[in-house]
Amino acid sequence: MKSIVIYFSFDESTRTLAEAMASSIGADLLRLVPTGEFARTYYHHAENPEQIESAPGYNPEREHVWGSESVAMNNKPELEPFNFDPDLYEMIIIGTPVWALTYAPPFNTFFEKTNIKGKRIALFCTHQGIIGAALENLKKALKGNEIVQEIDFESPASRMDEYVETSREWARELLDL
Ligand SMILES: Cc1cc2nc3c(=O)[nH]c(=O)nc-3n(C[C@H](O)[C@H](O)[C@H](O)COP(=O)(O)O)c2cc1C
Repeated sequence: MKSIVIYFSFDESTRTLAEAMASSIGADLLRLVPTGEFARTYYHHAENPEQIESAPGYNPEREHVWGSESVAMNNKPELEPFNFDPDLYEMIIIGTPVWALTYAPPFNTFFEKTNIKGKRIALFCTHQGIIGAALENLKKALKGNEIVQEIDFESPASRMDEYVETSREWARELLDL
């Protein structure tokens, strides 16, 4: 039986850790990719950070508010089509950035479209120091599964090398649980 790492990432920190975990244990990887309006902002931001930051009127606070509004509305952004059959996996690792004190909205869509039950699940999140209810809310959304482990990574951009190592080790230990 295989493992899979399922994640969403906006500024790529969660992606880096998800990829480190997957490569460490030979797991599949599934990235949730929003489409539509949500994605236009997402790609704009991710692909041209320097251009965006030097643009007149750029306001990082505003970007933050935008995402937080998206969470507050319980937004369910459309996702690019994905193939995911939970029955293929024994262990599922789920990773999200913390957004407005909870998990990022693409997981709202993902949980609506999938039915994960009776699985062993490990959770991780990345954040800037205020984790809020991100992991607790993931656990609620994943009721009916066994949450075997959880970990959070604070300020990942400034500690990435260390966290990549921690992630690889954490994933390996999961397989022994
Ligand atoms: C819209 C938005 C909301 C955020 N809300 C929080 C928050 O409530 N608490 C926190 O500690 N960090 C918050 N952050 C920071 C991210 O959780 C953090 O930078 C994370 O590591 C980003 O992961 P990524 O690089 O995979 O996108 C927020 C970031 C964004 C873009």
